[in-house]
Amino acid sequence: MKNISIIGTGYVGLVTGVCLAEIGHNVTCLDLDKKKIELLTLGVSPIYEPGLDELMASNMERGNLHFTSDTMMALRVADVVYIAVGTPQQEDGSANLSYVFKAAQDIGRNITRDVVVVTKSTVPLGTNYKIEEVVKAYLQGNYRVDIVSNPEFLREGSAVHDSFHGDRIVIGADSPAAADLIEEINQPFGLPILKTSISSAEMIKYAANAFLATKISFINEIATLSEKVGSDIVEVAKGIGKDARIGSKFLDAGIGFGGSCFPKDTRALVKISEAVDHDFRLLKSVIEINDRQKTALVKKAKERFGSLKGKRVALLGLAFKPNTDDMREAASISISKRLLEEGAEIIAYDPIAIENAKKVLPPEVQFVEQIEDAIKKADVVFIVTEWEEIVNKALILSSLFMEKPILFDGRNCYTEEEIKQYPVEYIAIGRKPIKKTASLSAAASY
Ligand SMILES: NC(=O)C1=CN([C@@H]2O[C@H](COP(=O)(O)OP(=O)(O)OC[C@H]3O[C@@H](n4cnc5c(N)ncnc54)[C@H](O)[C@@H]3O)[C@@H](O)[C@H]2O)C=CC1
Ligand SMILES: O=C(O)[C@H]1O[C@H](OP(=O)(O)OP(=O)(O)OC[C@H]2O[C@@H](n3ccc(=O)[nH]c3=O)[C@H](O)[C@@H]2O)[C@H](O)[C@@H](O)[C@@H]1O
Repeated sequence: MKNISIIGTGYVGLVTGVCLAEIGHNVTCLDLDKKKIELLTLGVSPIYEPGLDELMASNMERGNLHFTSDTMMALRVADVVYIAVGTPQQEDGSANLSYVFKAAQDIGRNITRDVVVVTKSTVPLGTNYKIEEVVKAYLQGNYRVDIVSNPEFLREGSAVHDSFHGDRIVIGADSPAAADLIEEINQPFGLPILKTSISSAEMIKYAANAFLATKISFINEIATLSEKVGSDIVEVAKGIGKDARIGSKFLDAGIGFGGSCFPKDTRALVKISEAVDHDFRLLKSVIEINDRQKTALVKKAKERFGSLKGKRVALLGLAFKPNTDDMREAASISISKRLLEEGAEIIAYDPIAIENAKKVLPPEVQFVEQIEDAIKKADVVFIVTEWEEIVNKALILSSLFMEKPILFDGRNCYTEEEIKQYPVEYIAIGRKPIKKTASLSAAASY
């Protein structure tokens, strides 16, 4: 059995480590963050990811999943090392590769046998060859080093499910033996495997994220147009999605894409293009549309009220999407800043992400532990993230607790039939506003 070590135990490294252990491998997850490792050693996941805790516990108990912050310990006897460290955006939009190259140095310094280095981190074209150079430059003995680009396609919030039910596993390698080994390691997942060159694998990752981001900005542009001409984006998306060539997924109009990947990867691909003298105008527009879309709710609220000064806004859902505690590039950040600039007050609620949100939202934002408390205090309700609890409760609670219920829905959570059942003025994205006269507050009966 091969020893697998994973450098970086974040959203990708931890899920990858746990899932590789689940299919029978002996896995050591390494992270420099000692607090993270302390928690993990106690069996506590530092991230919220449905289904992860259970798999983590069972594999730790079986003895094939280990956590350490000791780089030498993790790498000394490794046969295969995955790099799953962050590649965050730099100020100019390009990917920061310092963590990746530091990991490559660590591998070179610490391995004591031949090794296959597998890059999971999303890295620009040509980076895998640079990783190979760095590992080789730091080697302490005459060991063979092979590089494999194995980009990750999991989504946060369904990462464990995606690992076992993904559409494909991409293995980019120059060495057939290294590609075969990584194929063998992944075989138990039972997913289609696509072997490619290293450059193609690197490009597949960026192209996939850029395409999905393009689909979202496209539907958001059609939503903006729909508002102007009187069509309904939910009906339009359904209608075009039925065409198998288009597909119905990633056609939900709303307040745009956030998260740790689409924003940074689209910007990085623009920079990758610039470096080879190509002006990727389509992708630049995708980014621009998305930046505008993020504050669409504030614009609509301003148009509706004239001024937002002194208005108390219940901000429902803070994470960049449901079922995650990740706040990276969440729409709630841009919306909060804009609302505060307009003189509004913010009462924020999220079922899971409040602790992370407190670290990144402006200090003026007030947080509540119950959705009821946010809506009771509000003049206006904004749905920012479509958590199940929020979708189930926002409409009914607004109608019960607010004197003049008005709900701005950034995720188009309700059908027209649902909205019509409640005396709530409803303004969403790409749809006709629905005006209602408010009934008297029935809060006591809730
Ligand atoms: N988050 C996601 O859903 C997905 C992320 N990716 C890509 O995967 C990569 C990782 O992303 P995340 O897991 O979100 O990042 P993250 O920020 O959650 O985790 C990275 C971890 O690496 C650790 N680290 C950094 N340098 C280290 C070193 N030399 N030794 C040991 N640990 C080190 C950090 O302490 C951190 O815990 C990025 O390139 C990202 O673009 C790809 C697909 C999905
Ligand atoms: O490279 C990555 O990190 C990952 O990025 C995305 O995954 P993730 O960011 O976790 O979440 P998505 O479900 O793709 O949503 C991203 C953003 O787009 C928004 N979105 C998504 C779909 C849609 O129809 N409309 C829409 O606005 C979501 O609200 C969210 O803000 C990709 O879906 C993954 O395949 C990829 O591995």
